[in-house]
Amino acid sequence: MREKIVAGNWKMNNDLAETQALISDLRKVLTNTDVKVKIAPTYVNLYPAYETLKDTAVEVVAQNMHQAKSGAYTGEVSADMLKSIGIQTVILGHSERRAYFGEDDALLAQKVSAAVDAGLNVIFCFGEELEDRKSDKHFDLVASQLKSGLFHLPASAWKQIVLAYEPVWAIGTGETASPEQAQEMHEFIRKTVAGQYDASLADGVSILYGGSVKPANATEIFSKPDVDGGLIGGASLNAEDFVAIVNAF
Ligand SMILES: O=C[C@H](O)COP(=O)(O)O
Repeated sequence: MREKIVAGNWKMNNDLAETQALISDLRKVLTNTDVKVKIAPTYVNLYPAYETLKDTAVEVVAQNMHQAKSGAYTGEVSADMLKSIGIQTVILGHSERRAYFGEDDALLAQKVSAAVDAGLNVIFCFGEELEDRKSDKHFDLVASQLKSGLFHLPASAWKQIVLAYEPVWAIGTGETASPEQAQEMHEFIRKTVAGQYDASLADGVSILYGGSVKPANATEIFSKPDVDGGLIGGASLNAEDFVAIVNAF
């Protein structure tokens, strides 16, 4: 049975005091125990967040990592470093990493392998640009991102993988994919994974939707059979909104 997951990607928001305040607010009100809740603060606040939440059901996850084990990579953080402070999951392939930091499919395949080999779980993000959808290339693009980023993995590694479909045109824009568009793409993703591996593996993979999920639209999006949760940006910075989205299941 695949997991229901709501993950908050805080991106480059919240200093230490703001991180602690938001965590404190979340702890008071997070009561839905059917859903796995994860939050991804910035690197500098990962350890304090982890320490505060380690005895709770809320998992603290990283937003990125470098593919090398260690070395002369100024400003970077390795999988082993994340593990050494208790982190078990990393987000990889976010469209902002792809667009602003030049992370291409080949690099992401290396990062995925490094994370999996280190024993980390991966929330792997992918999704089409508006132009891809307008020119009816969105299915091909998504299939290609899955193939390049993940299909080199053996089937046994997929217990460490969560997928996050995030159409780029819906991120931070207030324009969300319709529940039908999300379901159509999630079903396609599951079929594509089944085609590469098998139906039972694909059926066990959680596929999250990300892109302008808010309390007002979460229930309808999460009601779709192949949508197993959400990767939430803006709305995860507000405790009330994030909790409402968690409770939307
Ligand atoms: O990682 C989260 C996504 O980029 C979604 O962000 P958003 O909810 O602000 O659109």
